[in-house]
Amino acid sequence: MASQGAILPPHVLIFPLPVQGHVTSMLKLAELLCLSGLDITFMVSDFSYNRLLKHTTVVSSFKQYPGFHFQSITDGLPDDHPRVGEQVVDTLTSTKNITGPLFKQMMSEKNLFGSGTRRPISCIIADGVLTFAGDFAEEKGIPLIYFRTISSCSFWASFCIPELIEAGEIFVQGTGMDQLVKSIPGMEGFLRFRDLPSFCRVNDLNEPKLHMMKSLTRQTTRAQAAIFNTFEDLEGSIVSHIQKHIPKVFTIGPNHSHLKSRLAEKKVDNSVLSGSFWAEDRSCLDWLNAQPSNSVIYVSFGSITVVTKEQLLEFWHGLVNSGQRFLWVMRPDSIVGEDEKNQTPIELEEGTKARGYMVGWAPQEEVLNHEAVGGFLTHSGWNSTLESIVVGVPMICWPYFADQTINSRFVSEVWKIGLDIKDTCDREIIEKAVRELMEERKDEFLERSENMAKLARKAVSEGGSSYSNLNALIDYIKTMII
Ligand SMILES: O=c1ccn([C@@H]2O[C@H](COP(=O)(O)OP(=O)(O)O[C@H]3O[C@H](CO)[C@@H](O)[C@H](O)[C@H]3O)[C@@H](O)[C@H]2O)c(=O)[nH]1
Repeated sequence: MASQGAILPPHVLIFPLPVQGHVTSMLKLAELLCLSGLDITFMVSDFSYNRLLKHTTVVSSFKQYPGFHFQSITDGLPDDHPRVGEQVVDTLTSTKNITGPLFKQMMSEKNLFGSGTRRPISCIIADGVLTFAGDFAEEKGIPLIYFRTISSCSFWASFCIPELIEAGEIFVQGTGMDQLVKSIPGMEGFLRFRDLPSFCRVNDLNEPKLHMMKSLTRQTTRAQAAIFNTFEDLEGSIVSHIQKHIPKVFTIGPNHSHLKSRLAEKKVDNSVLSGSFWAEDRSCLDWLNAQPSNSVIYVSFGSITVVTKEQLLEFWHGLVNSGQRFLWVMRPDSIVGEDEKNQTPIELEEGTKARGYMVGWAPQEEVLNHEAVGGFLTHSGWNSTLESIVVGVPMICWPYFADQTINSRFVSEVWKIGLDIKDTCDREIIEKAVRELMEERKDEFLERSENMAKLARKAVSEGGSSYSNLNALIDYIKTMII
């Protein structure tokens, strides 16, 4: 074992929160590390694993990496739990209360997953919201790196919650929405209370969600390092504030684009490997093939957002009335509330037949990369935002919750690559925004988005900031084995 130990690579345990947006980006991280020859155990919930098995080739495709292993564990929720909307927060609680103790037991039974051909775990890269993984790493003396799946701007704003409270800048009961926030260094002058991560919207300052967010964010400092799925030219100035509290920060993103670039460098097939929990309907690519360049607005609200029937109709009217072509992802579980069994208004059916296409789940990266797509109506989830940035597609942001409310402000006010229509859901506003993005200010938005896309691609190419930071991260992980 001692002589094997000298030649065996480091063994990294990667543990995402078991929801789509977290599993997606941490799978890309896992593949990036595998490409560099590290051994990986990817801890995934039974629920996620079964969805990946059913709807993707990820599980079989990862067999190309002999050092990669999936290990599944319960997320503590019954199979029929919806895991969408506000109820997704149950995943946080159940992983802490049920998965955490089981994980600890599993690790000791399996002797920290070492074997004759694999080292015991030399480092844990855990999702930053999994506090129990941090407790475990500390207890066993295993180096810990936290991976944050959200933007740095969102992380930094949440990190500053104590300062916001101290400065009286967390307004309660729906007041102060348009007050400018002054106590987040680097965000003075453009960030309103309305734009803070949605957990800051509370009825009183003792509300648990505010304090949960504060401690989840602050606990990142206990790790030896943190990884962010972002890049220097996008969020470098914000990251420099974070580095005052977490000295070792590796910005290696956009992960999905970085992976494509590294695979191409190794002359390996770099077509997109889906990590979706739903079956992709690829027929939308045929539909897109028949549409003119930059003419389609793609509409998708990610894996968690839910809308009421009323909101759905506002979007639908807005899109149809805009006269633009649209491709709309409507997840089967995304509509909530009473179904009044109303017939869909005839004008919507006709408008959709003429200019629209709907699917239950799309191959999003490929869709955004399609030349027919000229805009993205998004909920501003961080993966969707990065996927849009990399291919230079301007956005209309309709944030639903969490980090999305600040991401959308950065899209519109800082990077100026889209419009933010948060806290509204009105057909006229939607129609106006679609026309503005797709017609009236189209060239201006496309130009700025293309410039940002170039910077993103540069970051993940040889010599770019994320490229160099990933190399540094791998060297750092290698120092963790004795
Ligand atoms: O039809 C679809 C719709 C989505 N996606 C993919 O699903 C992922 C969705 O991720 P994201 O845009 O980040 O949204 P959520 O699923 O809502 O992600 C959760 O996790 C993110 C990362 O922490 C947070 O930024 C979000 O607020 C949180 O809701 C992306 O990779 C999309 O490409 C598809 O492949 N097909």
